[in-house]
Amino acid sequence: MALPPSRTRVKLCGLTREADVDAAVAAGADAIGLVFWSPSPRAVTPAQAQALIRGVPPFVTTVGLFVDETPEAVRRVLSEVPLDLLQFHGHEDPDYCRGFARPWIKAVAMRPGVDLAAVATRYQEAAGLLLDAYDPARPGGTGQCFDWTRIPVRLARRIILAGGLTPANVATAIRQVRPYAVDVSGGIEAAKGVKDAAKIAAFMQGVRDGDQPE
Ligand SMILES: O=C(O)c1ccccc1N[C@@H]1O[C@H](COP(=O)(O)O)[C@@H](O)[C@H]1O
Repeated sequence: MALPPSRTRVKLCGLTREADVDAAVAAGADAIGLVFWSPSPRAVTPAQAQALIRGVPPFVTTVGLFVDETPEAVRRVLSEVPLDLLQFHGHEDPDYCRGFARPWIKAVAMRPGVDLAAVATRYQEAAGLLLDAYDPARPGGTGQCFDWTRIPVRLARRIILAGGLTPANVATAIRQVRPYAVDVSGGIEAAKGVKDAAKIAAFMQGVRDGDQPE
């Protein structure tokens, strides 16, 4: 008997307020992301992250996002914040990524000519590859989409689709790409770092719509 298709997982990223964590959990998010990259308007300190994570129930994954941090800085955060999964959003190599005894995902900027098959081979220990728009000025969180037709139909790693997703486009994105998960930050915000509960709920509805047979 054929198994039913599994639903698309959802990570909501860049949460900075307890009310936003509550809204994310209530809406059914599978994962919440905390940004430990200080230039981001969504950055949190380890103390803030600790407080935010306190409100997260079992079976919702807590993800820490880092950009080209020193290993010592990542370890310092991990010593204070019980993160389930690490998201590396810079130029981290596989040796670096495996150095924290935690599952990890690797962000891939969809720069012109990127060879995703080669990236999937290089990062074969990654729990997934997060595909994000390429912007030479910023490592991520740009609110920009990339051309989803550039994603190969088959890739040796789970795909987490990111970059400019919104309540309005996420269903189309899921139907077109069939990713393992989607990840959103700007598309569910009222202002940078401030999530909007209605947009979160609309995004989750968009994901459910995308998962329905057409
Ligand atoms: O959110 C940030 O500020 C950020 C900073 C540096 C690297 C990544 C960042 N966010 C991640 O970017 C993608 C796409 O975000 P958006 O939906 O286009 O706003 C997402 O994975 C965030 O986790």
